Amino acid sequence: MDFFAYKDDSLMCEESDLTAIAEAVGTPFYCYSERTILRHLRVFQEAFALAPHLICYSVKANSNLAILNLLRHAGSGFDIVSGGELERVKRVGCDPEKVVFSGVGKTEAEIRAALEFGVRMFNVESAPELRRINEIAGEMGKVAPIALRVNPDVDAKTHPYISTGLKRNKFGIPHEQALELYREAAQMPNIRVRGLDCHIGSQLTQVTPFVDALKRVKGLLEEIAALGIEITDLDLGGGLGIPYEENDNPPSPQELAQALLTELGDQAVTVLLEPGRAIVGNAGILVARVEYVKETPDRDFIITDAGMNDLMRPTLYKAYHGVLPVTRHFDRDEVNADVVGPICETGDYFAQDRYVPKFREGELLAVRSAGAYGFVMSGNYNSRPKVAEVLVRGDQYAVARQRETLDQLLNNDVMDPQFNE
Ligand SMILES: Cc1ncc(COP(=O)(O)O)c(C=O)c1O
Ligand SMILES: N[C@@H](CCCC[NH3+])C(=O)O
Repeated sequence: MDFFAYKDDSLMCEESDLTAIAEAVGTPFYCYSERTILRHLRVFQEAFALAPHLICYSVKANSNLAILNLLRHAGSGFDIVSGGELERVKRVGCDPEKVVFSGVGKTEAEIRAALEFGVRMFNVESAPELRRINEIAGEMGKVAPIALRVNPDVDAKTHPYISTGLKRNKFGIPHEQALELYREAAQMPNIRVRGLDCHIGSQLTQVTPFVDALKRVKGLLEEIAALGIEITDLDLGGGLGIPYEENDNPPSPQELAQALLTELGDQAVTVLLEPGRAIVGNAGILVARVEYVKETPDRDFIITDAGMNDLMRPTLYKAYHGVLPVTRHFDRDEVNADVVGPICETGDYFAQDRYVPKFREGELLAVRSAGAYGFVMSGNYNSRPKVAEVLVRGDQYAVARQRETLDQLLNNDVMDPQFNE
């Protein structure tokens, strides 16, 4: 089984396989292709092979342990943003030297846990965070390796909710304050300056904003060097977009690497990248069953057993996801329809006012490009248990996460016995 080659519209895995998986694990479920994930990682590794580099897969995109384990064995490092993600990379036995810790709100407990583990570096997002890390490292008798995440004030030209590199965004240290903070960091007893970091947003569909950001931080690298501070790691973040629609044509990792390495010239640094979506986005689908087809004078409603709680990207960002029947009949008519879920919200949809193949009740439907920011952003709204995740390898598959049971869903609620009369 293989599906969703990069920029390739070849259909997903064999229909009979998906049907068998649906019978075994129930619908809805997420289904990921091991081969596609590994191919995407390899494309990045090869694209940056001309320079010393480390690809640190961004765990937030899809944090399933089976996927992290796969990537770890293929040489990937990881970009984490919480104590929970730290625990995940520990569970798959990742080398601490391959882990970078980002995020604007690191708690004291998270900093301690990361120092204990020995992460490669903290990507520090504010002056108070830097001071907190210095203090905690001192208490623990450790020296914390850090990079400052610099906000270069560059427009990533993406959805405003996932743009991070403008000065009005909460992320990173303003470019004009960075040099002063490097000076301060270099004098802190429990801090070792190791890198410079920058990440301007997600689902970027052009190379130019990446290059513009690099130009901004390159100037800074020279100023930092002039202070006698040595930067050995340059973390350029993640953000490379993927094709969601037929005609989307984002740059490839090779195009990105070529542009960045050319701009970087002969700087003697290790380049770190934090791709998430580009590795897993088009390696996964959400499989649902069509419960009802409701025909109205205005349009058809294809009502599935998956909802916005399982995949919230369409309603949150008005994001486009392809919708296909798992069983292919080339003579199907197309109808104008909304593909919706069972949840009591008008925003509960996967496709709106779109021409889609005519679906039949009871059949399986696949929502495409759902491998990144799909399951990880799912929730329990309407008391719906979280769905299963399945990883396919060749013609085999493994359940990578069991469907949540109703007991698991309800068990953390506590009723006050006083009101149990
Ligand atoms: C700091 C950081 N690194 C990496 C990523 C991964 O982004 P993407 O999945 O778009 O590659 C993100 C998300 O935008 C991020 O905030
Ligand atoms: N959740 C976003 C991406 C966020 C990137 C994280 N910094 C999406 O689904 O597109």
